[in-house]
Amino acid sequence: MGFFKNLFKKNTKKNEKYALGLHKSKEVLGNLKRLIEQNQSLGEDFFLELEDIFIQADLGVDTVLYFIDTLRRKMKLNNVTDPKEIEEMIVDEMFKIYLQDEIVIADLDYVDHETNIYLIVGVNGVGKTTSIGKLAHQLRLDKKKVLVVAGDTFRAGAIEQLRVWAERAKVDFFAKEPGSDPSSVIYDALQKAKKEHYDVILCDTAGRLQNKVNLMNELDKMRRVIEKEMPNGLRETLLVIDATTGQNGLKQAEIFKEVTKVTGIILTKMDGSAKGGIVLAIRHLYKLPIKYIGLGEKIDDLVLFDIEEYIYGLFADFFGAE
Ligand SMILES: Nc1nc2c(ncn2[C@@H]2O[C@H](COP(=O)(O)OP(=O)(O)OP(=O)(O)O)[C@@H](O)[C@H]2O)c(=O)[nH]1
Repeated sequence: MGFFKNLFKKNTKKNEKYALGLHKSKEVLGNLKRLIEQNQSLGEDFFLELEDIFIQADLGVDTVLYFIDTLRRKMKLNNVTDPKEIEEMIVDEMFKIYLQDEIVIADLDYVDHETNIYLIVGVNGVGKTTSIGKLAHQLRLDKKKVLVVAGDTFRAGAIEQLRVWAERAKVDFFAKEPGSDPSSVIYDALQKAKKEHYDVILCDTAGRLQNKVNLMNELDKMRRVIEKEMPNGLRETLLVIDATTGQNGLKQAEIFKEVTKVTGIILTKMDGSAKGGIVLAIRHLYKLPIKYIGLGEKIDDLVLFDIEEYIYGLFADFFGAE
């Protein structure tokens, strides 16, 4: 329904970070242009190659099959025989898979003059600490009073690493000794927030999936403490996923959705990944919105997700030259 035309005709300034950060995914999707240019007809071979490119971009098998099936149906319906026309269909369909006829809001749920609590969940090593630091930095620049809370008490190293990021972001930090009960950490942090009127609490959590029941209990207990101390204060539970892990990341989304009420995704390391299609797979399979994407290791390398910027960043070099 004209997403393609709007995207490439609109004369708005695009965010260069997207295009730069998505360079690896762009290389894979650049093959689409070659495929389209080299094929005279839309036969079986064309679709097999198209499938292959989508799989390489890590859309995931289910989403790829759905995507290809939809394209085939629409082409039949509209009597499309020229591969050139399919560029537009691919871009439009990407928008549709992401939007699912909804208004998808990337901005964090935030209420003025209240303490807004965000729980950050995800397995170790995906970039949780870094993302909390980057987010704290952005919120502080946005004039919010931010408290970073070390809710992953399992490793002393994790607490220290988070402290370093909080310092870097120039926001306050709250931790108890390693081994403390995470729900007692959040309880004490909430008492501090009540006295000192924080706008935002960013709380790290443990990410050990080896014991799903323990993790579920731990996160449940933290939620109950929040519910009791600051009813409705918990605005979001954000799951951090490392884009370079592709299908593994999708599996993590599935498991975390089972153990807690995830409201959105922070997708890290997009700059080092050719698997940009994971954005669509996460929406298609789990209906979760992407809130932020990580496009580098520096403190300002986290950007609010924008599906237009994202698709433009992926395709402008190939499809935008009209
Ligand atoms: N290129 C790139 N690297 C990132 C991004 N986000 C995080 N990283 C790197 O990923 C590595 C792991 O990040 P951490 O934030 O320590 O991950 P974590 O999930 O907190 O890991 P644990 O502390 O082990 O639980 C670090 O080297 C980060 O610099 C990103 O968006 N892009």
